[in-house]
Amino acid sequence: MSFECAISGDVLECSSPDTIDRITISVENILCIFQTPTGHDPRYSLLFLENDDNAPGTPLNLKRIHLKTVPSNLITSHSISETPNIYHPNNHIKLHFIISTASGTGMAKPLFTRILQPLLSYLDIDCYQVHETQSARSITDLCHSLFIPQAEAGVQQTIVLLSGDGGLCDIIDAFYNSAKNFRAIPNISLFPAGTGNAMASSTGLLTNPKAALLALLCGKPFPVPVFAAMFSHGASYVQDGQTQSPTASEMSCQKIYGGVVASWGIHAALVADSDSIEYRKFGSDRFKMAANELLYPSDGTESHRYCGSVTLFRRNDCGQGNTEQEETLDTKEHMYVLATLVSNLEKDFVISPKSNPLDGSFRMIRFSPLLPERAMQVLSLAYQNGQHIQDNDVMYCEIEGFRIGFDEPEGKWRRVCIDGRVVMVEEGGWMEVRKEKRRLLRILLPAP
Ligand SMILES: Nc1ncnc2c1ncn2[C@@H]1O[C@H](COP(=O)(O)OP(=O)(O)OP(=O)(O)O)[C@@H](O)[C@H]1O
Repeated sequence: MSFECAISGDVLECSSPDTIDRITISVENILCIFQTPTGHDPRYSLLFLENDDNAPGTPLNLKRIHLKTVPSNLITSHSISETPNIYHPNNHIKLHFIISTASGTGMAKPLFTRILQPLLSYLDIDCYQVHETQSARSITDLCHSLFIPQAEAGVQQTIVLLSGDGGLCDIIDAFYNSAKNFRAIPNISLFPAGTGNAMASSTGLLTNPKAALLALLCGKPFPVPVFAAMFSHGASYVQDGQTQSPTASEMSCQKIYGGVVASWGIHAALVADSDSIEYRKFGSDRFKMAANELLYPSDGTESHRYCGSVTLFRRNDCGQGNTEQEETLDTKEHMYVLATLVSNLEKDFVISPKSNPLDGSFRMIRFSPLLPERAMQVLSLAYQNGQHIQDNDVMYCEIEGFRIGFDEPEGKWRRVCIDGRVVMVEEGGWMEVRKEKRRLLRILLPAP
């Protein structure tokens, strides 16, 4: 069935001359319009997002209607003639979808079935592969078995990633640790489905429900800046509160790559504790509970003072070329030590307001031990457009990297967080984090 339509205010009213059917679509929910091949009747297909009234809180559905005519201003603002990231007539693109089944909100699968699968069918695209994660190794294994060999062979890939930051960082870590030469750099199209979604929040992919779709359809690829975290020989991954020996390959490199955050202190402890088996059983309350225990320990002691030596690597601004200076902080006690490549750790938590999307700047946010109420006050300012950086107790500066020498007898205070992964450094050990020069992956962002 095809419709006639007209814009009335901010809605598109569609009616069919043959039936009594009427459809009203909010203009902001219109994804795109494309012309059906000449000679076909109707002439246009319009794709739009629609709420499922029977399932509130679930992702929107992507729908299509056929139109005989479309107002010219709507054609100008919403028409799409080609989809270079999905299909290109002269260049074979391998299209992959990764569904991270364990991602925070559990929305990765519904996002695929309600939005992406219909999109592929409306665009008549049937040449793609879908990969559903089965374990924490799934994305890494896929990189080694498929994406990395194809990038080496020069095959252009679009990897549509339905996950949080963890899935993206699995890809970053696998590519940068592989030490291979890539003839084609993959484009990643991120559909945020995680808990924090720092990368998506920081790059505008969460500004509206269409942003990720527009990035996939007609967005431009931008290189993803990355950092490398290196550890002393005894460092090991921590999972579910237990220290687990890294696999042989992980042990040999002692290096993790990330694209979002490297932290020590209360941020790392919160990430680690809230992910433990003990806290996971409390569902979404687990973050609040873990934070409470860290700030107001139930044994009545003070919140922990993290001891160690922090050295910052900073670019020399005195015009002497590319030199670097080292600055070891006088204070050996810390509460919050966090370096990031992004502006937001969550949609409204603006940890580094001076960071622009994918600009490659690396910034440190740090404060010394504060009373719990005061620490909460400082961190809550981050929810007010990042005003914490004005606070006199907060150090905020651009860095090239940093090094921590841990001076903590108890292991749990030597845990660090690299993009959500938790690593425990051995007693007397160290971590050094530096910006990485190589750019091996690109992310698709919608045109401004
Ligand atoms: N079926 C699974 N079993 C175990 N781990 C999984 C599974 N699927 C995905 N993972 C892993 O879980 C980690 C986190 O996933 P993801 O990034 O999608 O969500 P998240 O952690 O909630 O998001 P965010 O980092 O934005 O808070 C990833 O490293 C991913 O590899």
